[in-house]
Amino acid sequence: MGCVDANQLLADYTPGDFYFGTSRRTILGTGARRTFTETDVASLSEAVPAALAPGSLAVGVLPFDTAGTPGHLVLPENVQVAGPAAPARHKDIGAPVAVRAVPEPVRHAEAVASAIKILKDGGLRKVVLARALDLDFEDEVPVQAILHNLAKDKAGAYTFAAGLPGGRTLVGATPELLLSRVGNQVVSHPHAGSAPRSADPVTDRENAEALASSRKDHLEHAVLTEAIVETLRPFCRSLDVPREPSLVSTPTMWHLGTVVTGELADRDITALHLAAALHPTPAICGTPTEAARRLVSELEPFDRGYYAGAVGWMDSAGDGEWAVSIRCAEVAESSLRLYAGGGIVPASDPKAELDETSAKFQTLLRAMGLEL
Ligand SMILES: C=C(O[C@H]1C=CC=C(C(=O)O)[C@@H]1O)C(=O)O
Repeated sequence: MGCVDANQLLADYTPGDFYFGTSRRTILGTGARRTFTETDVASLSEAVPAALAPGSLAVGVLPFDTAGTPGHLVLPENVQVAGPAAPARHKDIGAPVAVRAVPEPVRHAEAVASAIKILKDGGLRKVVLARALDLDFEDEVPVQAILHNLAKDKAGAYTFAAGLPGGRTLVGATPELLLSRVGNQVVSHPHAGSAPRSADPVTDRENAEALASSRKDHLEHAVLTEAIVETLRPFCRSLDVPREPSLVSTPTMWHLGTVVTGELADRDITALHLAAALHPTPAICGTPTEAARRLVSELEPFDRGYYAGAVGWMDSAGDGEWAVSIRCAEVAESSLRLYAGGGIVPASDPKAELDETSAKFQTLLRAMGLEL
């Protein structure tokens, strides 16, 4: 591992590499000495730590559907780590030649309405439904420029680009920390409950205040925090969970977030083990997990792939950072699929949920300089 200039690491990134940037550090992993495709907690916990030489890192992504889609965790040939990147200028990205919503917006609203009916009939407390936007470009999608602009915008706390099977790339900037571990200290920062930012400061403040006092959003959030705490509790000697969520923001969204911190009882439990145990949380799937997962596959007309999975790294000591892979797009040559979802509870409204996904698309659309 060498220490270099973070902006240089961002400039050096090419598709296929692994890039992970936060307000504290920038990681660039290139090449692959070995790739892990298993996703179950038991295999990951055995295979990955055993393969990590002292001082080395494993990086990559876990899919949403860990039973149906392979993981893509890599031991890079070369890893460089630097401080935070702060690129100066926006890079230009050409306009797409075609844009398709998957499903059509009206169909997404109908799926949300069906979900609300099922939730009201009982059995499920929450489900997260997503939709996609497919963009075709004349030439290869400039992943480097999108990544650069996400980092420039500070579009999310975790800016990432990760190589996927088949030469594809997942690129995005998520606000949400699934799990970090440093020594015996663990942190999770679940996000649920959303409102759009506004360029008008008065409207922006009103949106934030409405979110802070929304019973529906607090319920959506409570279901998530409860699940995180329930999963982490058996691993932790102590857990600190604020009684109320806080308002957190990105340049495009307001959210409710809760910083959960804990002290691990057993230092052998790695960051990857904990991330895999937490996934899929009710921020991206629902509660109860299995029923929500089934409803997602019934109501969404696509495979989520690596959207709503996890992206991050772990070192040979078991420390690491895993973010929830939202506010992202999957790139394949000259096409790109952008994803956005939202948590549905009985009090949700289909039109508001549709608007929420449109607002969430803005993270990537802004980075591409597109107004859709
Ligand atoms: C599932 C997404 O967002 C999650 C994270 C924050 C707020 C959310 C919400 O309010 O629904 C979602 O749980 C997404 O951006 O695709």
